[in-house]
Amino acid sequence: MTKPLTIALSKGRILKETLPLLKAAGIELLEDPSASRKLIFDTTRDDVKIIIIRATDVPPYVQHGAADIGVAGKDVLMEHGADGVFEPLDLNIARCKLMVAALNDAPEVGSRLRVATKFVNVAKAYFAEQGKQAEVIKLYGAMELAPLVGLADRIVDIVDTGNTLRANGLEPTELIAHISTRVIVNRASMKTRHADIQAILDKLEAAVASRKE
Ligand SMILES: Nc1ncnc2c1ncn2[C@@H]1O[C@H](COP(=O)(O)OP(=O)(O)OP(=O)(O)O)[C@@H](O)[C@H]1O
Ligand SMILES: O=P(O)(O)OC[C@H]1O[C@H](OP(=O)(O)OP(=O)(O)O)[C@H](O)[C@@H]1O
Repeated sequence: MTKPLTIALSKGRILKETLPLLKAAGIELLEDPSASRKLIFDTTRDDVKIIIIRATDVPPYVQHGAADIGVAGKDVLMEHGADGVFEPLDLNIARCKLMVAALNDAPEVGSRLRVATKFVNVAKAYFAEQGKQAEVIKLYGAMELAPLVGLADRIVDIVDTGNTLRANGLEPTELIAHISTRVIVNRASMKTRHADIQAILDKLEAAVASRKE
C-alpha cells in the first residue's frame, strides 16, 4: 500500500472551523482531537492521516514533506516565508487583519521606531518597505501590553473586532495585510500524488463555496 496522505492542521482557533470543511470533503477524524492527547489521527479514509500541531509548525512540516498538505493562517505563512510550497486554496475562515497599532493619539516617532511583535520578519519587511527605521522586539503573545509599559512605540498584531486594542487604549494605524486561512501543498507531493491531492482540493473548494451561499 502507498504511504497515506498526511494533512497537517493548526490546532487552536482554526481547527474548529477546518474540521467541518474536511468533513464536507469526505475526510472525518475517527476520534475527537479535543478529547485526546494523540498527535496523529486516523480518518474515515484509509489513505489519509491528520496531524494536529501548532500553527507555526505547519509550514516546516509541509515544506520538508513530512506532511503533504497543510492548513495555516496567511499571517503564519507570511512570517515563515513558506518557500517552495504551493498555496492553492483560500478556506476563507479565521479572517482578520495584520495591522500596526499604537497608543491612542500616539505621536509620530521621528527616529528609530521600537516595534513589538511575534511577526518579526513581516514587521521588518513592512517598515523597510515604508523606508522607516525600526528596531523589532520579538514577543510570543500579549503584544498589546508592550506600548502600555514603554517597551515599544508600535505593535504589529492580528486585529479582528478591534476589541483587544480598544480595551488597552490602542488604535490601529496601518493595515499590513488581510488574513485568512490557506491550504498549502508540498511541491513534490503535488507532482507525485497529483490526482489524490487535486481531488481533495476540489472538494474543499466546493465546501468553501457552499459555505458562502
Ligand atoms: N482574533 C482573531 N480573529 C480571527 N482570526 C484570528 C484571530 N486571531 C488569530 N487569527 C487567525 O487564526 C490563526 C490561529 O490563531 P490562534 O489564536 O489559534 O493561534 P496562535 O495563538 O496565533 O498560535 P499559538 O497558540 O500556536 O501561539 C492565526 O494564525 C490567524 O490567522
Ligand atoms: O481584534 P480582536 O477581535 O480583539 O482580536 C485580536 C486578538 O486576537 C488574537 O489573540 P487571541 O485571542 O488568539 O489570543 P492569543 O494572544 O493567546 O493568541 C490577536 O493576537 C489579538 O490579541
